[in-house]
Amino acid sequence: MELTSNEAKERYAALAANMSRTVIGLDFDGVLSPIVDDPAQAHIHPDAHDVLVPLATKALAVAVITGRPARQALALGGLDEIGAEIAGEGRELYLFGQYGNERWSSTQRRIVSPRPPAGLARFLRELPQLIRSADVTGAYIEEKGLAVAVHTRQLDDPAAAQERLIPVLEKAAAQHDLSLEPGRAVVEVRAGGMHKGLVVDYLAEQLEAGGFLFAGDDLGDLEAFHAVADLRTRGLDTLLVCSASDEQSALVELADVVVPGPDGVLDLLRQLTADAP
Ligand SMILES: O=P(O)(O)OC[C@H]1O[C@H](O[C@H]2O[C@H](CO)[C@@H](O)[C@H](O)[C@H]2O)[C@H](O)[C@@H](O)[C@@H]1O
Repeated sequence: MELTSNEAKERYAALAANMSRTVIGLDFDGVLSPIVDDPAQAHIHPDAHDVLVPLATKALAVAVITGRPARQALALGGLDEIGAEIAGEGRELYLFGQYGNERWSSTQRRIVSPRPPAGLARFLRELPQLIRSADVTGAYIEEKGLAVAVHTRQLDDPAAAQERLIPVLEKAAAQHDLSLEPGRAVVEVRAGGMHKGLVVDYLAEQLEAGGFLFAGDDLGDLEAFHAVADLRTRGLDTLLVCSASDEQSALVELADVVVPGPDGVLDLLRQLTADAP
């Protein structure tokens, strides 16, 4: 683990000492689950269970905060089982799906979800034509109920395909009052108004947190990084962890700790559990 400054070392030590009042916020894809070509096969890291359960016994709460639909994150993450063990220890696992639009927790064990945004059905009808006009035929379409993600990872040149896709989808999304969420070899179209930063604020307030760690890897985690940085200015102990890849570097300069992908995230969380009183 690379602590990026002396300040980062101090932040790590303060957060570890204050773990019982700290919320651990974790992104799913690229942080708890290694990136794979097929989004339906992105299972959680095999060590995650053995790291998250002991971590949860020391932290105030653990929250998975993801762009995935909550139902899918539960299945790919085995989060129902992990949550049951955490609940058995008298602690809570939270899951926020679709960037905070869907909510689940290990004591409630029920997904609360809003209706899909009004323009999504019309957007979906136009999507095949939009894909042709962006010249990304063969892109994988992931329908998410509240949103749709168009993946370019399976194409010959994913980055170039994504570049062609963004302006086309952005224009159409705006016509249907929808927002664009670009990510690693993916462009997502969803309702605006909700993001991971609002989830961070919600958890910090509801749980009266004294500390907040957030680990992310992609553009959809930026708002959470900014929200945690804001909590720092309000006196909370914080640690920002970037799960590094050669696909996205936007979080690196904001992070206190840069780790090599999900293996590195789990090593850090293991260390933090050991260092906490
Ligand atoms: O907020 P996250 O947990 O990071 O979810 C963001 C999106 O992740 C998924 O796509 C990413 O992971 C796939 C599987 O490894 C990979 O094939 C793809 O290229 C990545 O962008 C997911 O499919 C999306 O629905 C999520 O919104």
